[in-house]
Amino acid sequence: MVEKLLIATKNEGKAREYRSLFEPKGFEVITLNDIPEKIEIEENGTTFVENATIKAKALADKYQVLALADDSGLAIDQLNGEPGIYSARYAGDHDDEANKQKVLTKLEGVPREKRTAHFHCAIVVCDPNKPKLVAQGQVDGVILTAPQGEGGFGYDPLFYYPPFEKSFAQLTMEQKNSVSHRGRAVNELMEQFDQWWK
Ligand SMILES: O=c1[nH]c(=O)c2ncn([C@@H]3O[C@H](COP(=O)(O)OP(=O)(O)OP(=O)(O)O)[C@@H](O)[C@H]3O)c2[nH]1
Ligand SMILES: [Mg+2]
Repeated sequence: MVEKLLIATKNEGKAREYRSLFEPKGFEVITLNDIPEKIEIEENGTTFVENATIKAKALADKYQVLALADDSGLAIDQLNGEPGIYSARYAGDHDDEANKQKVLTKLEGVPREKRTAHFHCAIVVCDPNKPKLVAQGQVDGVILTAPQGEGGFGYDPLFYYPPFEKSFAQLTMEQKNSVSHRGRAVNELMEQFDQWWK
């Protein structure tokens, strides 16, 4: 049976990754960009899990479907965890170029050993008739001094992943999924999903 999964995102970068992660598992993936109705959900939580819960619950309740939300972001040690839950709106609302530039400016002159950073991803799955399912993932990297690579989205060109000696924007989708915060959160989710869903 093909299960329909509504992903509570308008971010096409995330949507691409979720399609590549869930379609092979037999889900039909749709996102907010596939729905004609314009939906605004205010992300006013104080943690990734709270924001993901707000997004998933809003859609599960509204459409009475299985809904998955992802709240994610970049935490830079030298900046005390900034931009964190504000990653999408750090410099300008969903302005990836301005956001990346702000990071580079704030880290100007900071040596490599102090440029450590982490991507975080919280996934919350809601079904109208069940308690929520939560999974999280994280990956460690280093912020480059200039963008490298064309792939991925968001801060990926600035996020250098030492084990692969490449930025996240220089990886294939499969390589990124195999180590990313989102890929790891999905793995954790799938370990619980069957038990939760039955
Ligand atoms: O380089 C990146 N590679 C990634 O893999 C990644 N994952 C998250 N992010 C950043 O964190 C924000 C999430 O904020 P966010 O969870 O609120 O999502 P969003 O507002 O973009 O879409 P939505 O899902 O809320 O509709 C995003 O916009 C990006 O700036 C990433 N950047
Ligand atoms: Mg958002």
